[in-house]
Amino acid sequence: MKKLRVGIIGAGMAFEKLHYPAYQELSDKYQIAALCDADRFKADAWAGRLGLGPQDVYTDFREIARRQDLDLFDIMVPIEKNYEVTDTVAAIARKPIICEKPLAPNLRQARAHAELPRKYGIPVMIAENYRYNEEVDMIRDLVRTKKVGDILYFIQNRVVNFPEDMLKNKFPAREWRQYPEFEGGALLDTGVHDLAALRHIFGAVDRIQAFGREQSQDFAPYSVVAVNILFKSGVIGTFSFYSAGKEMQRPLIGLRIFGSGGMIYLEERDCGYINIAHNDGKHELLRYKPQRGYYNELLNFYNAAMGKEPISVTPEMEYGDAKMVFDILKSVDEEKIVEVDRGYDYIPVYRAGRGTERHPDPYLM
Ligand SMILES: NC(=O)C1=CN([C@@H]2O[C@H](COP(=O)(O)OP(=O)(O)OC[C@H]3O[C@@H](n4cnc5c(N)ncnc54)[C@H](OP(=O)(O)O)[C@@H]3O)[C@@H](O)[C@H]2O)C=CC1
Ligand SMILES: O=C1CO[C@H](CO)[C@@H](O)[C@@H]1O
Repeated sequence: MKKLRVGIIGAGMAFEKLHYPAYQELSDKYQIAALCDADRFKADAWAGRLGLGPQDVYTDFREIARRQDLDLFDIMVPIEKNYEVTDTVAAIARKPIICEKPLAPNLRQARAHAELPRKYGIPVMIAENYRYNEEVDMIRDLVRTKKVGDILYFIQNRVVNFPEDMLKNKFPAREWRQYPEFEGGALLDTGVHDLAALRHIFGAVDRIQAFGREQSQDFAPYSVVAVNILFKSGVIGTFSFYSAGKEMQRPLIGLRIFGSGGMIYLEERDCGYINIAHNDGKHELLRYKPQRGYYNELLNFYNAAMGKEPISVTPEMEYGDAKMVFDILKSVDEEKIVEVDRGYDYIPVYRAGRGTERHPDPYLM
């Protein structure tokens, strides 16, 4: 089996905890052949662990991008650099790229990122793992097959204790998250996952209206936002994102979807089962393996490189997820209802022009 030679750019927490274990699981398909991190000490430590020689270790991402013998690059840098680094690597290397979510720190760069596959003629995948997680796909199928009848509305509540997690060996410990140079802080960093999942399940969004509670801490402009959402399908729902505290009550509110024939309930991402409660009193439990997104996304990328399937999550698609975050901020700020997506269906560049689309770039408003 052909192994793809990967160049890693940014070897921090996301690489260590998420991508590296997935690469290990897919070691028959990928070989990490070179690595770059701005921190020389970190880069050298990884080189030792991966068995790379000094010639394969970089601190300047432009240099690793010049390597002719790499098949693709995996970019995991702080959010404020996601677009700029991806654009520069694409311009130099003209090779396929995986870039972590969210694709950019603001709307202008998100729009530019969505143009990169066309600009450079290369495949780009945004590693939005929630769109690759088993439970999200399963709920999407339950909704599509009308397992609980016609869907009327949902409630999604997400609580993250950023101030407490900041003091642990967790993602909020990173200073760039505590003093974000990207719009929305924790809402863009973490909330974007939930919005991506909701959009994966229910499709394009027509309009939103949001309120926020301002806070003085830097990691997010609002301690909580409460958002009313109208999907193009007619489904309505509420999404609340509280990044500065705790939800002590069990079971958690989680994601509760109400249909004409019953309910679908996911308590939290990692709980391992989806509850289906039918109106006639029957109950089903569907098991899933939590956190398979990282494995599934790398597998999708490999299969795409082998010409077996398309990339599922491209920047054009992820643009819609990030735009929704910026729309929420706009709605809070301007006290307005904000339109989100232009079209119904997401159509990636590789399918544009085949004649089936209602609009070639529905998310590019
Ligand atoms: N999908 C998911 O579940 C997750 C996704 N992420 C995403 O992954 C990305 C990285 O997050 P995370 O790993 O937690 O952050 P970290 O700060 O732990 O890691 C980022 C690394 O990139 C390095 N870096 C910064 N600038 C450059 C550059 N120009 N060239 C090369 N290396 C550079 C940093 O070095 P230095 O420290 O010296 O600046 C650091 O080692 C973010 O975009 C984030 O949104 C993160 C966690 C989970
Ligand atoms: O999933 C995630 C967990 O939270 C982190 C922030 O604290 C995010 O960066 C990340 O994408």
